[in-house]
Amino acid sequence: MLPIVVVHGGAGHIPKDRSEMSTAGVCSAARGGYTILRGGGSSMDAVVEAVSILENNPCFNAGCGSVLNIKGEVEMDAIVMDGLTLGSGAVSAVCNIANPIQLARLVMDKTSHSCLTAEGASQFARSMGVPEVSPESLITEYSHMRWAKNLAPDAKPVESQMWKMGTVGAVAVDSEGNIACATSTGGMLNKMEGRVGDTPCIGSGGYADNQVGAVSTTGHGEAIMKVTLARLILFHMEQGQSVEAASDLGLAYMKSRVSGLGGVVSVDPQGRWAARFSSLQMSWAAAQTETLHYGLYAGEHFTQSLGGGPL
Ligand SMILES: NC(=O)C[C@H](N)C(=O)O
Repeated sequence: MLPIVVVHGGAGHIPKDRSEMSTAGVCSAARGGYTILRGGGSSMDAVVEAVSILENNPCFNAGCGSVLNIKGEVEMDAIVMDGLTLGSGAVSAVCNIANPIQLARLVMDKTSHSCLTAEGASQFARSMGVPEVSPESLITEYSHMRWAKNLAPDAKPVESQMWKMGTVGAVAVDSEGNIACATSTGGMLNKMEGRVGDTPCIGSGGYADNQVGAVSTTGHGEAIMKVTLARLILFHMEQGQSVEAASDLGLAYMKSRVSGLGGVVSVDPQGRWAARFSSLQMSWAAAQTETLHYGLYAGEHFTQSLGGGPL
Protein backbone atom coordinates (compact mmCIF):
# COMPACT_ATOMS: atom_id res chain seq x y z
CA MET A 1 0.00 0.00 0.00
CA LEU A 2 2.88 2.41 0.70
CA PRO A 3 3.91 4.93 -0.44
CA ILE A 4 0.92 7.18 -1.10
CA VAL A 5 0.28 10.87 -1.77
CA VAL A 6 -3.17 12.51 -1.94
CA VAL A 7 -3.69 16.15 -2.95
CA HIS A 8 -6.62 18.57 -3.13
CA GLY A 9 -7.16 21.78 -5.05
CA GLY A 10 -9.86 23.23 -2.81
CA ALA A 11 -13.48 22.52 -1.95
CA GLY A 12 -16.27 24.59 -3.43
CA HIS A 13 -17.71 25.06 -6.87
CA ILE A 14 -15.28 25.04 -9.73
CA PRO A 15 -16.69 26.96 -12.71
CA LYS A 16 -17.00 24.77 -15.80
CA ASP A 17 -14.35 26.65 -17.73
CA ARG A 18 -11.82 25.99 -14.95
CA SER A 19 -12.64 22.40 -14.07
CA GLU A 20 -10.30 20.80 -16.62
CA MET A 21 -7.40 23.02 -15.55
CA SER A 22 -8.13 22.22 -11.95
CA THR A 23 -8.16 18.45 -12.52
CA ALA A 24 -4.99 18.62 -14.63
CA GLY A 25 -3.37 20.67 -11.87
CA VAL A 26 -4.07 18.22 -9.05
CA CYS A 27 -3.03 15.27 -11.22
CA SER A 28 0.32 16.86 -12.01
CA ALA A 29 0.85 17.68 -8.32
CA ALA A 30 0.10 14.07 -7.31
CA ARG A 31 2.58 12.86 -9.95
CA GLY A 32 5.19 15.30 -8.62
CA GLY A 33 4.73 14.07 -5.06
CA TYR A 34 4.71 10.43 -6.14
CA THR A 35 7.94 10.83 -8.15
CA ILE A 36 9.64 11.77 -4.88
CA LEU A 37 8.08 8.91 -2.92
CA ARG A 38 8.85 6.37 -5.63
CA GLY A 39 12.49 7.44 -5.55
CA GLY A 40 12.60 6.69 -1.81
CA GLY A 41 12.05 10.32 -0.76
CA SER A 42 10.29 11.38 2.42
CA SER A 43 6.61 12.17 2.84
CA MET A 44 7.61 15.72 3.88
CA ASP A 45 9.52 16.27 0.63
CA ALA A 46 6.56 14.82 -1.29
CA VAL A 47 3.87 17.06 0.23
CA VAL A 48 6.01 20.20 -0.10
CA GLU A 49 6.72 19.36 -3.76
CA ALA A 50 3.04 18.64 -4.51
CA VAL A 51 1.87 21.86 -2.84
CA SER A 52 4.62 23.94 -4.50
CA ILE A 53 3.39 22.70 -7.89
CA LEU A 54 -0.13 23.82 -6.99
CA GLU A 55 1.08 27.19 -5.65
CA ASN A 56 2.85 27.79 -8.96
CA ASN A 57 -0.36 27.05 -10.88
CA PRO A 58 -2.43 30.28 -11.22
CA CYS A 59 -5.63 28.22 -11.33
CA PHE A 60 -5.58 27.71 -7.53
CA ASN A 61 -6.11 29.99 -4.53
CA ALA A 62 -2.52 29.67 -3.27
CA GLY A 63 0.73 31.31 -4.33
CA CYS A 64 0.17 33.01 -7.69
CA GLY A 65 -3.62 33.13 -8.17
CA SER A 66 -4.42 33.70 -4.48
CA VAL A 67 -7.65 35.56 -3.74
CA LEU A 68 -7.23 39.20 -2.66
CA ASN A 69 -8.07 40.88 0.63
CA ILE A 70 -10.40 43.87 0.87
CA LYS A 71 -7.54 46.20 -0.12
CA GLY A 72 -6.81 44.18 -3.25
CA GLU A 73 -3.66 42.62 -1.82
CA VAL A 74 -2.41 39.03 -1.54
CA GLU A 75 -1.95 37.66 2.02
CA MET A 76 -1.10 33.96 2.09
CA ASP A 77 -1.11 31.31 4.85
CA ALA A 78 0.56 27.87 4.86
CA ILE A 79 1.41 24.98 7.18
CA VAL A 80 3.44 21.77 7.17
CA MET A 81 3.47 19.05 9.81
CA ASP A 82 5.77 16.08 10.33
CA GLY A 83 4.03 13.01 11.76
CA LEU A 84 7.24 11.49 13.12
CA THR A 85 8.15 14.34 15.49
CA LEU A 86 4.84 16.25 15.60
CA GLY A 87 6.94 19.24 14.54
CA SER A 88 5.14 21.83 12.48
CA GLY A 89 5.87 25.11 10.74
CA ALA A 90 3.50 27.77 9.48
CA VAL A 91 3.40 31.26 8.01
CA SER A 92 0.54 33.71 7.83
CA ALA A 93 -0.13 36.93 5.93
CA VAL A 94 2.92 36.62 3.66
CA CYS A 95 2.82 38.62 0.45
CA ASN A 96 6.13 38.59 -1.37
CA ILE A 97 7.24 34.99 -1.87
CA ALA A 98 6.12 32.53 -4.51
CA ASN A 99 5.98 29.42 -2.32
CA PRO A 100 4.70 30.00 1.23
CA ILE A 101 4.75 26.23 1.82
CA GLN A 102 8.54 26.18 1.48
CA LEU A 103 8.80 29.04 3.97
CA ALA A 104 6.54 27.12 6.39
CA ARG A 105 8.93 24.20 6.13
CA LEU A 106 11.88 26.48 6.89
CA VAL A 107 10.02 27.73 9.99
CA MET A 108 9.74 24.10 11.11
CA ASP A 109 13.31 23.15 10.23
CA LYS A 110 15.25 26.30 11.15
CA THR A 111 13.45 28.01 14.04
CA SER A 112 12.21 27.00 17.46
CA HIS A 113 8.78 28.46 16.63
CA SER A 114 5.66 27.08 14.98
CA CYS A 115 4.35 30.12 13.13
CA LEU A 116 5.75 33.40 11.80
CA THR A 117 3.53 36.13 10.45
CA ALA A 118 3.57 39.12 8.07
CA GLU A 119 6.73 41.27 8.17
CA GLY A 120 8.53 38.92 10.59
CA ALA A 121 7.93 36.04 8.20
CA SER A 122 9.29 38.16 5.31
CA GLN A 123 12.40 39.05 7.29
CA PHE A 124 12.95 35.39 8.09
CA ALA A 125 12.51 34.50 4.40
CA ARG A 126 15.15 37.10 3.49
CA SER A 127 17.54 35.72 6.10
CA MET A 128 17.10 32.24 4.62
CA GLY A 129 17.85 33.50 1.10
CA VAL A 130 14.31 32.84 -0.16
CA PRO A 131 13.89 34.93 -3.33
CA GLU A 132 11.44 37.83 -3.01
CA VAL A 133 8.81 38.38 -5.68
CA SER A 134 6.69 41.47 -6.14
CA PRO A 135 3.25 41.07 -4.53
CA GLU A 136 1.71 42.19 -7.86
CA SER A 137 3.26 39.21 -9.64
CA LEU A 138 1.03 36.92 -7.52
CA ILE A 139 -2.16 38.67 -8.68
CA THR A 140 -3.92 37.20 -11.70
CA GLU A 141 -6.49 38.89 -13.90
CA TYR A 142 -9.07 36.42 -12.59
CA SER A 143 -8.39 37.13 -8.90
CA HIS A 144 -8.47 40.87 -9.59
CA MET A 145 -11.80 40.54 -11.39
CA ARG A 146 -13.35 38.60 -8.49
CA TRP A 147 -12.04 41.10 -5.96
CA ALA A 148 -13.50 44.06 -7.88
CA LYS A 149 -16.83 42.25 -8.27
CA ASN A 150 -17.06 41.64 -4.54
CA LEU A 151 -16.50 45.28 -3.62
CA ALA A 152 -20.07 46.05 -4.72
CA PRO A 153 -22.22 47.10 -1.73
CA ASP A 154 -24.60 44.14 -2.17
CA ALA A 155 -21.81 41.55 -2.69
CA LYS A 156 -21.56 38.55 -0.36
CA PRO A 157 -17.88 37.54 -0.53
CA VAL A 158 -18.19 34.60 1.88
CA GLU A 159 -21.08 33.01 0.00
CA SER A 160 -19.45 33.87 -3.27
CA GLN A 161 -16.28 32.13 -2.12
CA MET A 162 -18.21 29.07 -0.98
CA TRP A 163 -18.85 28.62 -4.66
CA LYS A 164 -15.27 29.09 -5.76
CA MET A 165 -12.49 27.99 -3.50
CA GLY A 166 -9.11 26.58 -4.44
CA THR A 167 -6.94 26.22 -1.35
CA VAL A 168 -4.40 23.46 -1.94
CA GLY A 169 -3.07 20.67 0.24
CA ALA A 170 -1.46 17.25 0.37
CA VAL A 171 -0.97 14.30 2.71
CA ALA A 172 1.52 11.47 2.20
CA VAL A 173 2.95 8.33 3.76
CA ASP A 174 6.44 7.31 2.59
CA SER A 175 7.87 3.80 2.32
CA GLU A 176 9.24 4.08 5.86
CA GLY A 177 5.78 4.79 7.21
CA ASN A 178 6.44 8.45 7.96
CA ILE A 179 3.44 10.70 7.47
CA ALA A 180 3.24 14.41 6.58
CA CYS A 181 0.74 17.07 5.57
CA ALA A 182 0.95 20.47 3.88
CA THR A 183 -1.73 23.12 3.16
CA SER A 184 -1.45 26.52 1.47
CA THR A 185 -4.00 29.25 0.71
CA GLY A 186 -4.68 32.84 -0.21
CA GLY A 187 -7.55 32.65 2.30
CA MET A 188 -11.07 33.99 1.86
CA LEU A 189 -12.15 36.35 -0.89
CA ASN A 190 -12.14 40.05 0.15
CA LYS A 191 -11.15 39.14 3.72
CA MET A 192 -10.17 41.87 6.16
CA GLU A 193 -6.55 42.91 6.09
CA GLY A 194 -4.66 40.79 8.64
CA ARG A 195 -7.27 38.02 8.74
CA VAL A 196 -5.64 34.68 9.52
CA GLY A 197 -7.66 31.62 8.60
CA ASP A 198 -7.58 27.96 9.53
CA THR A 199 -4.75 26.96 7.19
CA PRO A 200 -1.73 27.93 9.36
CA CYS A 201 -3.45 26.78 12.58
CA ILE A 202 -2.29 23.36 13.67
CA GLY A 203 -5.20 20.92 13.95
CA SER A 204 -7.40 23.08 11.70
CA GLY A 205 -5.62 23.46 8.33
CA GLY A 206 -3.78 20.19 8.82
CA TYR A 207 -2.39 17.65 11.24
CA ALA A 208 -0.04 14.67 10.90
CA ASP A 209 0.81 11.96 13.42
CA ASN A 210 2.60 8.75 12.46
CA GLN A 211 0.50 6.89 15.02
CA VAL A 212 -2.86 7.94 13.55
CA GLY A 213 -2.64 9.49 10.08
CA ALA A 214 -2.80 12.90 8.43
CA VAL A 215 -5.42 15.33 7.14
CA SER A 216 -5.24 18.50 5.01
CA THR A 217 -8.39 20.64 4.96
CA THR A 218 -10.11 23.22 2.77
CA GLY A 219 -13.32 25.19 3.20
CA HIS A 220 -14.66 28.08 5.22
CA GLY A 221 -11.75 28.77 7.58
CA GLU A 222 -13.79 30.26 10.42
CA ALA A 223 -15.97 27.11 10.47
CA ILE A 224 -12.96 24.78 10.21
CA MET A 225 -11.33 26.46 13.22
CA LYS A 226 -14.50 26.16 15.31
CA VAL A 227 -14.37 22.36 15.02
CA THR A 228 -10.55 21.94 14.55
CA LEU A 229 -11.46 19.81 11.58
CA ALA A 230 -8.15 18.02 10.90
CA ARG A 231 -7.69 16.94 14.51
CA LEU A 232 -11.37 16.03 14.82
CA ILE A 233 -11.05 13.59 11.92
CA LEU A 234 -7.92 12.04 13.43
CA PHE A 235 -9.77 11.71 16.73
CA HIS A 236 -12.43 9.64 14.94
CA MET A 237 -9.67 7.51 13.41
CA GLU A 238 -8.19 6.97 16.88
CA GLN A 239 -11.62 5.77 17.95
CA GLY A 240 -11.46 3.07 15.28
CA GLN A 241 -13.21 4.71 12.33
CA SER A 242 -11.87 4.14 8.82
CA VAL A 243 -10.17 7.07 7.03
CA GLU A 244 -13.26 7.57 4.91
CA ALA A 245 -15.81 7.31 7.74
CA ALA A 246 -13.76 9.58 10.00
CA SER A 247 -13.47 12.19 7.23
CA ASP A 248 -17.23 12.08 6.63
CA LEU A 249 -17.98 12.31 10.36
CA GLY A 250 -15.78 15.40 10.74
CA LEU A 251 -17.30 17.13 7.72
CA ALA A 252 -20.85 16.23 8.75
CA TYR A 253 -20.25 17.65 12.24
CA MET A 254 -18.92 20.90 10.77
CA LYS A 255 -21.99 21.16 8.55
CA SER A 256 -24.56 20.42 11.24
CA ARG A 257 -22.87 22.27 14.12
CA VAL A 258 -21.66 25.47 12.43
CA SER A 259 -23.15 25.28 8.90
CA GLY A 260 -19.66 25.03 7.42
CA LEU A 261 -18.81 23.36 4.13
CA GLY A 262 -15.42 22.02 3.17
CA GLY A 263 -13.30 19.12 2.08
CA VAL A 264 -10.33 17.01 3.18
CA VAL A 265 -7.71 14.57 2.02
CA SER A 266 -6.74 12.00 4.66
CA VAL A 267 -4.42 8.99 5.07
CA ASP A 268 -3.78 6.39 7.74
CA PRO A 269 -0.43 4.74 8.57
CA GLN A 270 -1.25 1.72 6.37
CA GLY A 271 -1.67 3.95 3.31
CA ARG A 272 -5.46 3.80 3.21
CA TRP A 273 -6.75 7.17 1.99
CA ALA A 274 -9.82 9.30 1.37
CA ALA A 275 -10.74 12.49 -0.51
CA ARG A 276 -14.10 13.65 0.89
CA PHE A 277 -16.08 16.91 0.75
CA SER A 278 -19.42 18.43 1.74
CA SER A 279 -19.19 21.16 -0.92
CA LEU A 280 -20.43 20.58 -4.45
CA GLN A 281 -16.96 19.80 -5.75
CA MET A 282 -13.36 19.35 -4.75
CA SER A 283 -10.59 18.61 -7.23
CA TRP A 284 -8.40 15.85 -5.83
CA ALA A 285 -5.86 13.28 -6.99
CA ALA A 286 -3.98 10.39 -5.38
CA ALA A 287 -1.02 8.30 -6.52
CA GLN A 288 -0.31 4.83 -5.14
CA THR A 289 1.02 1.51 -6.50
CA GLU A 290 1.59 3.00 -9.97
CA THR A 291 -2.00 4.19 -10.27
CA LEU A 292 -3.28 7.75 -10.44
CA HIS A 293 -6.77 8.32 -8.99
CA TYR A 294 -8.68 11.57 -9.45
CA GLY A 295 -12.11 13.18 -9.34
CA LEU A 296 -14.06 16.41 -9.00
CA TYR A 297 -17.73 15.70 -8.15
CA ALA A 298 -18.98 13.48 -5.29
CA GLY A 299 -18.79 9.83 -6.28
CA GLU A 300 -16.44 10.50 -9.19
CA HIS A 301 -13.33 8.30 -9.20
CA PHE A 302 -11.23 7.90 -12.34
CA THR A 303 -8.02 5.92 -12.52
CA GLN A 304 -5.06 5.91 -14.84
CA SER A 305 -1.97 3.71 -14.85
CA LEU A 306 1.32 5.42 -14.10
CA GLY A 307 2.99 2.44 -15.73
CA GLY A 308 6.22 2.45 -13.75
CA GLY A 309 7.83 4.85 -16.25
CA PRO A 310 8.87 8.48 -15.83
CA LEU A 311 5.99 10.62 -14.54
N1 LIG B 1 -10.47 28.05 0.25
C1 LIG B 1 -10.21 27.72 1.46
O1 LIG B 1 -10.10 26.57 1.78
C2 LIG B 1 -10.07 28.88 2.40
C3 LIG B 1 -9.28 28.62 3.63
N2 LIG B 1 -9.70 27.46 4.37
C4 LIG B 1 -9.39 29.84 4.52
O2 LIG B 1 -10.43 30.04 5.13
O3 LIG B 1 -8.48 30.61 4.57
